[in-house]
Amino acid sequence: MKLKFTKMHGAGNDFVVIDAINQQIDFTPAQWKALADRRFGVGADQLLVVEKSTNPSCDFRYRIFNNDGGEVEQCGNGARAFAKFVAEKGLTERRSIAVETMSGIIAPRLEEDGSVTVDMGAPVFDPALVPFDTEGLQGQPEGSDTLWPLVLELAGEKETVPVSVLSMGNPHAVQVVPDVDTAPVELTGPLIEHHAHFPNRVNAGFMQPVSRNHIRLRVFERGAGETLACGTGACAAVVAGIRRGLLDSPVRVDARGGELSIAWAGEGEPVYLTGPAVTVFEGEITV
Ligand SMILES: N[C@@H](CCC[C@H](N)C(=O)O)C(=O)O
Repeated sequence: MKLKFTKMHGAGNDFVVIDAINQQIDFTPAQWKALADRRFGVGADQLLVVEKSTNPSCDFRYRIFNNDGGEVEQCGNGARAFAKFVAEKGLTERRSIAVETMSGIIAPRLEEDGSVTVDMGAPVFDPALVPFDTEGLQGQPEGSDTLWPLVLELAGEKETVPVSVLSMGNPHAVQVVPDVDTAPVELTGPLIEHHAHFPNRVNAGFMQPVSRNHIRLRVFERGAGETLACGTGACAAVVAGIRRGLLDSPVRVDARGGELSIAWAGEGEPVYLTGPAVTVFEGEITV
């Protein structure tokens, strides 16, 4: 079949976006992976699928596949691309929409300046819901956050990394580093992603606080490797930083591919993610 798609990005986190309202899509994980392949396919960090929602309070259903072919619960930069896509394709005339995801309803809004703000919902800290298995781990309090000691095995040596663990609909483990440029993201990112305490794997964030309203961030994403930006990773890092007493909302997040802005009023409140969403090209591929 011939598949119509749109290539988009949000701060360099790139997507293949597919209208599954006007096209019949029923792909296997291997087909998703092939489409996301940067040499043999279109290439993307994630594939985003636009569907009709059966929930009467939602405008659309949003499905997300990592470039390893696995379906996941949430994608923040993708949510901005999703909102721009449905507007540009004329699938809605609303500037604010409600979108059903695997992990609840999110609410993107198109801003006058072309950026998109997404109400990503409230962060979740209960380890069982992340999910994060705390058995055998002694958490240490810092501010209102709990830092968990993750033991990593590096060339036979054990290193303990204190991480904040939370869910933004998807799982995140965030650590503070002195300098993101020299942080061992490629080396320890995969070890954290596959750490035995995370039964569904995890996204690994490396945050460098610059001031109380500004961080630099790199994220080794579950199922995609390091990306140029991660929206839920930015939300998770800022929430962790506020709970640790290091940051105050709003926070500017410098990712390698661009700038995001995160606002969070505290416990039980939604996290707001603002940033760019860019259409790169339209295409058609035989799958
Ligand atoms: N790039 C995304 C996150 C995509 C999903 C993530 N890799 C996971 O497996 O949870 C974002 O912008 O949030």
